[in-house]
Amino acid sequence: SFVSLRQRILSAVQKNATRGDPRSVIRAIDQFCSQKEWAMNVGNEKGCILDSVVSEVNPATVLELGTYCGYSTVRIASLLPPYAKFITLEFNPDFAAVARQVIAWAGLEDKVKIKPCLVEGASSDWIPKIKEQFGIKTFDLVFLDHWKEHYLSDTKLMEECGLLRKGSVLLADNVICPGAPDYVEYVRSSPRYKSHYFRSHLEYTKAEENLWYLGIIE
Ligand SMILES: O=c1[nH]cnc2c(O)cc(-c3ccc(F)cc3)cc12
Ligand SMILES: [Mg+2]
Repeated sequence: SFVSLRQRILSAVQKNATRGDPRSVIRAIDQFCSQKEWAMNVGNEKGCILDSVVSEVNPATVLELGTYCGYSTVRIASLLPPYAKFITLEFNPDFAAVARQVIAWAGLEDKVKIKPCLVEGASSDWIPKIKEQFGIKTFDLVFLDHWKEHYLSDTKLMEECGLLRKGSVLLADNVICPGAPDYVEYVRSSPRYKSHYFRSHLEYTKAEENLWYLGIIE
């Protein structure tokens, strides 16, 4: 029967990565996606930028919007201190099911709270509930990697829900490809944010891409 791409990614992890070794999980996915089939993981080039931002912020609370197969979830979780709270939201139940297994293979499942959002507009359902459901006041770091159409509305929603504070850092993937021009326009023109971008490439390709870094200053 048909085996989906996400299942082939999971099989590549189970075949080539060592249980309990997050770096080997990352390497297995990157090898599969650069040698066999492209997939929308953040990839190693942008992943190194993500790692440097996570290490610099050293966050106690992290929100990831868009889990997909758990590649960036594993990258981020493996750099967090044990007391950190890390929530990753995934709209698609099939992606969430694979991500759980990838995260479990990496041996991180005790650190990462996956909350699959099973309904359309799911992040907008979950963001208002995060404070009460997870006992989180504000996020030190948010990684936006779900759907470009929701970057701006979800950022505004996080502001309205008081989930962001002075010093919170937002890092957004794909502001060029596929592109989130309304989001870039909003954050560039807002006095609330200090923003800059890291030049990079679309995962596993030579196409131009940026990671957009936002520091909240007021
Ligand atoms: O939809 C996406 N969500 C999160 N990340 C993405 C990502 O890194 C890349 C792409 C993408 C880029 C080019 C293309 F031809 C087709 C899909 C989509 C997403
Ligand atoms: Mg992406």
